[in-house]
This record gives sequence, C-alpha cells and structure tokens, in this order.
Amino acid sequence: MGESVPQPAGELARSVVLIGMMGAGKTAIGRALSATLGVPMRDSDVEIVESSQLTIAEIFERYGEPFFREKEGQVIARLLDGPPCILSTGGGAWLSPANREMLLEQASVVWLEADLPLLWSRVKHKTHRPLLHTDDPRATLAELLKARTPAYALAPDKVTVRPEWSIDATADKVLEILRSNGTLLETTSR
Ligand SMILES: Nc1ncnc2c1ncn2[C@@H]1O[C@H](COP(=O)(O)OP(=O)(O)O)[C@@H](O)[C@H]1O
Ligand SMILES: O=C(O)C1=C[C@@H](OP(=O)(O)O)[C@@H](O)[C@H](O)C1
Ligand SMILES: [Mg+2]
Repeated sequence: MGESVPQPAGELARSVVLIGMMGAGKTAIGRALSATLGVPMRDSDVEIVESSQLTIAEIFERYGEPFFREKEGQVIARLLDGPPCILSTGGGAWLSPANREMLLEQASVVWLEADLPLLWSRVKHKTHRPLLHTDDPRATLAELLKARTPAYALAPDKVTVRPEWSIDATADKVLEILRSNGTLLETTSR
C-alpha cells in the first residue's frame, strides 16, 4: 500500500549549503535536492531580491557590492538559524571569512566545482549577474575563477560537475556525499 508515493531519501541532520562559481549550478542543484529530500530550498540571492524588491543588478548599481555582501551575510545567518534547509548561496558568499566560519560551524558545505568552459557555457547568455557586465565577461569569469578557487577549496566536500551530467545526476552526486559524511540520515522504511 502506498508504494507509489515518492519517499524522501532521508532526514537532514543539518542544513546543506552549496557554494561555487556563478554558473556551477548551485541554484539548479539546490532545487533538485530540495525536491528529492522534501526539505525547503532557499537561495540567498532570491531572499535578497525579495526583501529589497530590487534585482541584484539594481542593488549593485544603486548601493554597491559591499551593501549586497552585507545583506548576503545577514540572510545566510538568518537561514542557518532556522530548520535544516538546502541553501544555495551566491558565488561570492563563501569569500567572506565570517560567512565561512558560520557555514562551517552550522552546515554541511559542498563546493560545486566546475571548469571555465562549463561555467561560461552556462552564464554567457544570461544578463542578471552584474559582475559579468564587463567588456570581456569571459575573461572576467576566468579571473574570478582563478582568484576564488583557493577559497572554494577550503570547503570540506566537493563535487566536480561534468557537462554531460543532468541536474538530477549531479544532485545524486551531492546526495552520495551527504550520506557518506553523515548529513543525510537514512529513514528506515516500514
Ligand atoms: N547539470 C546541469 N545540466 C544542465 N543545465 C544545468 C545544470 N546545472 C545547471 N544548469 C543550468 O545552468 C545555468 C546556471 O545554473 P545556476 O543553478 O543558476 O548556477 P548558479 O546558481 O551556481 O550560478 C542555469 O540555466 C541552469 O539551469
Ligand atoms: O559570484 C558572485 O559574486 C555573484 C554570484 C551571483 O549568484 P550565482 O552564483 O548564483 O550566480 C550573485 O550572488 C551575484 O551576482 C554575485
Ligand atoms: Mg544561483
């Protein structure tokens, strides 16, 4: 009876936070994980946009990046204080030592690592990322990738994403990590 109803894959011991470059798939994989696990998905960018009623590009333009970073830190702190969720961060959130400290202490952090060709293929047709509003956005992305990689590498876990993996297949790789590091507690079915 009831076998056809999809069951969550398990219970989360703590929030799961996805970090990594723009275009790595944090938002898309976060959604897929949320659907599989039956836990809420939050995206720090979405929270900032909703609370300010401005787009990210507008916030950068009107108030500057430091203001955005301040809001980002506040949103992350608030979400970590709530019940376990899947939290997709914006690509710059992990660069703040204060953010890193709270994330490492309170959540399970997974870096979605991706190389430049893959990242570029996923961001090049989008216009909503103000840091890429430059004369040569591919070169800017390359510079950011180089500058940020040492910080991302501080994450305790990573999935190196591959272009041929679907969103669900990539989310499965994250789930494997969450099982092996004790974040995902398997539910015993009966
Ligand atoms: N595994 C995947 N397969 C196909 N498309 C993907 C995959 N992961 C992400 N995408 C697409 O790539 C783009 C960037 O992904 P997104 O989740 O917005 O990245 P991020 O939040 O890390 O910047 C989106 O259009 C998303 O749908
Ligand atoms: O890398 C960054 O500094 C940024 C990444 C964006 O989020 P995504 O990584 O989800 O694109 C967004 O927070 C903002 O445009 C700044
Ligand atoms: Mg995103």
